[in-house]
Amino acid sequence: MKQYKYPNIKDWKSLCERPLQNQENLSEQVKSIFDEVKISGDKALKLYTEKFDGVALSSLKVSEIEIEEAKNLVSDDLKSAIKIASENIRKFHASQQEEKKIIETTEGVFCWRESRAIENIGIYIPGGTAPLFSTVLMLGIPANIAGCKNIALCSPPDKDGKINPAILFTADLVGIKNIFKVGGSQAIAGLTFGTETLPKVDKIFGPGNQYVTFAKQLALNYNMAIDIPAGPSEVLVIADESSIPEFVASDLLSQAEHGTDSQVILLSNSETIINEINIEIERQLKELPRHEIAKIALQNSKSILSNSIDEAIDFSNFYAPEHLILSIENAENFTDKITNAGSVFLGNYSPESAGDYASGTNHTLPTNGFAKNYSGVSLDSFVKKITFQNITKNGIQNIGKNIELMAEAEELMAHKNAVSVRLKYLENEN
Ligand SMILES: NC(=O)c1ccc[n+]([C@@H]2O[C@H](COP(=O)([O-])OP(=O)(O)OC[C@H]3O[C@@H](n4cnc5c(N)ncnc54)[C@H](O)[C@@H]3O)[C@@H](O)[C@H]2O)c1
Ligand SMILES: N[C@H](CO)Cc1c[nH]c[nH+]1
Ligand SMILES: [Zn+2]
Repeated sequence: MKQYKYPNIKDWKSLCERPLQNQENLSEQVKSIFDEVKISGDKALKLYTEKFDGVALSSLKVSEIEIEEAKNLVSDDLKSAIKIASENIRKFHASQQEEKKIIETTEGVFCWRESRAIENIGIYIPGGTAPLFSTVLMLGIPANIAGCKNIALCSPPDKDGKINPAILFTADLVGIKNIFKVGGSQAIAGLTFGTETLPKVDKIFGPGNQYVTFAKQLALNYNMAIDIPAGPSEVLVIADESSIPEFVASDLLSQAEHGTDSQVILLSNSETIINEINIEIERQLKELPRHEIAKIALQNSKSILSNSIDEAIDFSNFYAPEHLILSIENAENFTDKITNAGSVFLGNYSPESAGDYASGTNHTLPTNGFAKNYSGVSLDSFVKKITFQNITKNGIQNIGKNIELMAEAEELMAHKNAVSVRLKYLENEN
């Protein structure tokens, strides 16, 4: 990690840049994948799967036999861990259901909102560098609670043309039957346009690498809705003298191991702690199977010495990290100061990987500074909220005059008239 003294505000923007690939190449490539998939459907999906995933597929859809076989390949211990995590995720997301609240804004004027599930959704499960079956829980469970009817799951196949068994087991656990062996931006294009095999959906969910994330943003141009830009993982840790270097180093490495384009940031008001954490990183790195990936991610990463914890929080709010860990004394006292972050972990015993798997919160979170204007995935992401109003005779008499005045001021006389005819009718009735 490169080391910095607390920067002058004019340097914050450049310090907060994420390790993006050449945006021009990326966008050109993804756009041409979209064009091809739009024209050639399955044929293009198969060609890109051969090119990027190294496997020629005869069928894109996972068969029922494959799902049954996969269930036997997952150990009982892992099955039970997935089930325990799924209960916590279910509890937390079920608590996000809203009661219908009817508000009488003026006497006789009743307004409320009701949620309706988005019927046809596509969920993307990353599988390029690691088979993220935990993401199936993070998207499948809230989709179930919301009542989404048709769920299509896409994930890249391995070199043998198979989807990881744990992904198939977890999909089966949450009731997802339509599973397709297609990844990357071609999967997003397939769900956007629909092909002979893939359904066209109303909204696409799920994290992914830069290709997937750019593709989701491109899909917006084709009347598609997306959850959030949830790209390469990142974590920012704020540490003080009370933090345990071994713990902090493990948290930083947990996100660095996701991909070479991940980024981790450490801020501390103690130079001693920064040095100790760096020593720990070097020690733990050697023991990681994915050390080559993490090592490259660490080259994109920074440690910053601040003068105070408040200063560190100011910088973090500007950076808007996907994950923020407050590894500081009395971390709960600082939560009000956090204005931009996807998900926050407090104290020494809240590792980020708890949120990745099992605490209950969603791990599909905004990256690349999007925590400034997006929330992570939640139950709300899977529903539309429809507003209702029921206005009584008394109600229209109470607000009618105001509406007439406002409509007239906007020179929209038909609007005014829609109220006037009713007020006149009621006058005659009395
Ligand atoms: N923000 C979040 O909520 C969140 C959650 C989980 C994971 N993630 C991130 O998701 C990402 C998963 O990435 P991944 O790569 O492991 O899996 P992935 O499934 O997102 O991407 C793999 C696919 O990328 C495509 N691809 C690879 N190289 C390409 C190229 N040169 N040109 C065009 N397409 C190409 C291929 O089609 C391949 O199937 C990681 O960066 C991880 O940090 C983010
Ligand atoms: N940390 C990732 C989100 O950035 C989610 C994840 C899934 N599995 C492990 N980690
Ligand atoms: Zn993770």
